[in-house]
Amino acid sequence: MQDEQSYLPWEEFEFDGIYGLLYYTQVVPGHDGRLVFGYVKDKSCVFMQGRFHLYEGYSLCQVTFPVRVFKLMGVETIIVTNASGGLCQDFKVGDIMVIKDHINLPGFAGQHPLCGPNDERFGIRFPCMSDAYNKVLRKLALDISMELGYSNFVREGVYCMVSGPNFETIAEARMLHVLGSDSVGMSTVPEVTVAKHCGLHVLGLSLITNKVSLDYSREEKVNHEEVLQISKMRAEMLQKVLTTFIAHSHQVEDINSN
Ligand SMILES: O=P(O)(O)O[C@@H]1C[C@H](O)[C@@H](CO)O1
Ligand SMILES: Nc1nc2[nH]cnc2c(=O)[nH]1
Repeated sequence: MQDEQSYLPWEEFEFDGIYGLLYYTQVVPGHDGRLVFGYVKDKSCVFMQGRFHLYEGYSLCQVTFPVRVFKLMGVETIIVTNASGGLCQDFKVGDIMVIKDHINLPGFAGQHPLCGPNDERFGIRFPCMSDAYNKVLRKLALDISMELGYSNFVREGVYCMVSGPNFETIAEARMLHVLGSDSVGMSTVPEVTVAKHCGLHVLGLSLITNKVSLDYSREEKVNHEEVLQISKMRAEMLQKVLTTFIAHSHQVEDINSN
């Protein structure tokens, strides 16, 4: 499909009950760089198989651009997923954390996707973020996980974004833990912030791919290969949670009873 003569950055597909079109971009290893349009059951969806990260050199305006495009396309709910390191000592590798709240650490330092002139067509200048992760959607995700028999490894917690690309020093990890972070990663918060600003409902799921060391005597060293390996291991389970969630989302009677 991508030979030089006939290069088109898209193709049609049919996979596991999902039908649609794939579009390709260049992103970090483990992120396929595909934009997929299709259906899950009878729900029309658009999927980003991969995202843009601050550490790749993209501006936060570029990182969050797809979210605003989705808003203009008529998307109402966004489900964000990521890989993160577990800071909460009760978390195990392979757990899925339903994101309850986040800490926007780059935002504290002025790296914020809403800095600059506010575009009133999307949202107000000073948006509230205390309810960024919709309570009704969080409950539905937890209920579905329980019904699927996954309750032993599905948790709720606070995700902290750092810019990356290096993983944390032990002193940094200890600081994030003391600040109330249950897990740490390098993405998601800009997209969620822009989604909340423009009135999208948000569900966030974070896969705990590694335990972050808070202890100088521990020998384990985190690396991206480990992150990819655990993501692969849990891909099927996450896919099951997500497709069941999308199929059941009509059950949400009052999404705004937040
Ligand atoms: O896009 P996410 O945050 O899921 O990608 C993961 C986390 C870091 O960006 C990177 C580190 O392994 O992969
Ligand atoms: N910053 C950060 N990002 C991650 N993504 C997956 N694991 C980690 C981690 O331990 N730290």
